[in-house]
Amino acid sequence: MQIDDLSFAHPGSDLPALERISLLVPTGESVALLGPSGAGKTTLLALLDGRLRGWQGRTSVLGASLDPDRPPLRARRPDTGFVFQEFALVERSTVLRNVLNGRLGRMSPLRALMGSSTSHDLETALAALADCGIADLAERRVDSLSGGQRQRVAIARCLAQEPRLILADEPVSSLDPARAAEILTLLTGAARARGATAMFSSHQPDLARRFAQRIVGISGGRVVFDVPTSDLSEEATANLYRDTERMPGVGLRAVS
Ligand SMILES: Nc1ncnc2c1ncn2[C@@H]1O[C@H](COP(=O)(O)OP(=O)(O)OP(=O)(O)O)[C@@H](O)[C@H]1O
Repeated sequence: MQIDDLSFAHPGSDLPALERISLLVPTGESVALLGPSGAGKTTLLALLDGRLRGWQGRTSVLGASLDPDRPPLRARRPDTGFVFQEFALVERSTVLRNVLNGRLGRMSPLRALMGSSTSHDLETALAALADCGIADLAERRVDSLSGGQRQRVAIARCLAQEPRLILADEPVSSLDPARAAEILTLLTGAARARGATAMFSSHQPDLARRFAQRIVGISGGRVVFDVPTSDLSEEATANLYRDTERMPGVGLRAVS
């Protein structure tokens, strides 16, 4: 993944959410995005997922340039998997049906429309459930699950998609420390086993250090540091959360 001089302002906003960001992420690396609320982490992940229009700069994901004016080609979309902070699951469907939804982008448009999966789709979904340790939950409805179980379903759905890039927006924000470590073990382990690149945002520097090979600090839409995890100092992390003066958006500026 290569990002050069990337800037973006949300529609209707005068302030940039991302400002002149440049990053180079080698294939297969696990990267954590750290930064205070409103720093731009979600925006960057959404942009890399091909969901935002009208940005400036150059961005190449999995060897193909993203176009600021149009969404990625349908054929390329399943290569990037996204784990949403709020899971984005179909609450009244079963776990298996949700995980099979991860296969939709790999089906022909007609099959996807009819929701008819092949035996390969089913095998892939079941393997993803097993990898996430929730094979026994396959027939349970999502609305009967705990937060940690839902998070596993969201990751299983992402893995069923067979992505080469996994983007995850605060994947462990609602979990206790032990569950959070389990989920990040799962996410980064699955990415490594598949040779996939992983990028996740977090508010927990300790977990980022433990599970990412590279840590990118963002504040006020800018990259403040971009270092191998072993080079990240406590001071740099502390400063990242102290430095809120440049934060765009309401309610986030340092009060003088
Ligand atoms: N849809 C939107 N419209 C206008 N401004 C937005 C929108 N989404 C985010 N922003 C603004 O863009 C900036 C970056 O927000 P973003 O959600 O990317 O930050 P973040 O680092 O993910 O924060 P958090 O850790 O709280 O999730 C903020 O100033 C925010 O208010």
